[in-house]
Amino acid sequence: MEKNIFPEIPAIDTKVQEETRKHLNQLTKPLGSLGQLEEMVIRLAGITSQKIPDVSKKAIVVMCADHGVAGEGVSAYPQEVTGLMIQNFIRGGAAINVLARQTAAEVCVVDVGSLLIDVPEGVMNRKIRAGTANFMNMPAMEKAEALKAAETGLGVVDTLKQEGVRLLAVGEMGIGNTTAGTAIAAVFTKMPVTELTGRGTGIQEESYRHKIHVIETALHKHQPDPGNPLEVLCKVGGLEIAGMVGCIIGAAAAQIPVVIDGLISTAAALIAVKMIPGVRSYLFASHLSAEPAHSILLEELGLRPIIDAEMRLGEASGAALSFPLFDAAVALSREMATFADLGLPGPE
Ligand SMILES: O=C(O)c1ccc[n+]([C@@H]2O[C@H](COP(=O)([O-])O)[C@@H](O)[C@H]2O)c1
Ligand SMILES: Cc1cc2nc[nH]c2cc1C
Repeated sequence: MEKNIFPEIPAIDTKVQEETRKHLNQLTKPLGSLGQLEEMVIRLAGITSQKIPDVSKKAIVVMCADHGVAGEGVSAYPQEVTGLMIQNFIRGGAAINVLARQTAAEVCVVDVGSLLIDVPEGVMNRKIRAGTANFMNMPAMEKAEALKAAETGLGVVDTLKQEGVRLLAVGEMGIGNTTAGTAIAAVFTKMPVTELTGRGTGIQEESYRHKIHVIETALHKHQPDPGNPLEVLCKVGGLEIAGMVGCIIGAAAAQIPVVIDGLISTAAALIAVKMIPGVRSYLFASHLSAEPAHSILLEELGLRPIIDAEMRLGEASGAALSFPLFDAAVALSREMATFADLGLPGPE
């Protein structure tokens, strides 16, 4: 019997959630007029058990790994870019660094499986293996490797929790990983691969057709069982996807709201929810990626993205971009006057 590495997920605090809903209805605005911002605060209150949720300290985890399937020519960029971007994250020159600085969030770069030999200082070097196997030919990784990557994610979140982090963005870097993310989407949605596959970093027609062929071949060969999310992760996933599964479950267990990003982090979120359904209540969808499978996965999770800016970068960039909206939603709840303050009766 395999040991269960995953923690229990606490239930959402519906009592505090109700108090927050009542409070929002007393504020000087027409009922429900702050739209999704109200829903955000109510959900945050339920997650944190705080009527005015504290999401002031924020962190962004960027899980990094390489993919054997990149050898099939399914990306517009060479595999070395994963390592080069890891170095860029540490130097502070990537998009995620800029967005993190805008919102004073810490960026936590974790290497769970890149091909990089000299992992720079500042990266959490948790390399499990140097890239996955090419899943067109064989399963991407062993069960023990996927579990180790997930355990790494749990550990990272544990450290962030000790630091007082109250809001977590989960993202990734890994050349070839839209092929993995799309394959995962195909397993769980049972939709045709042709309808789910996008152009990732920007591939041309020939590579695009080959990408579809690669995914179809892998699914035919490995027959991943959608009832067994760990098996799906091992057969067509990736080490950074497994790492994100651990982060997401770890954050939910610690009552930390988790903001997911594009296609790949959403595929990780779906695996986490398939493993432990209670995780779903802790998730926020930040943005809608241009990848076609993304909206389908979000629908599968019952999540509505906050931003639609046609982004397709990854790195948790969409999640970081949504952080100021979380601050705004909480500030409105905390600082707005009530009808009583104006000497007027409230609506309830
Ligand atoms: O987040 C997304 O939806 C997304 C869409 C397209 C590309 N990406 C990023 O680009 C890389 C994967 O693209 P590809 O074409 O190599 O499969 C990987 O590093 C991702 O972070 C990310
Ligand atoms: C340059 C570059 C940066 C990225 N960031 C996330 N995925 C990426 C893919 C490429 C190619």
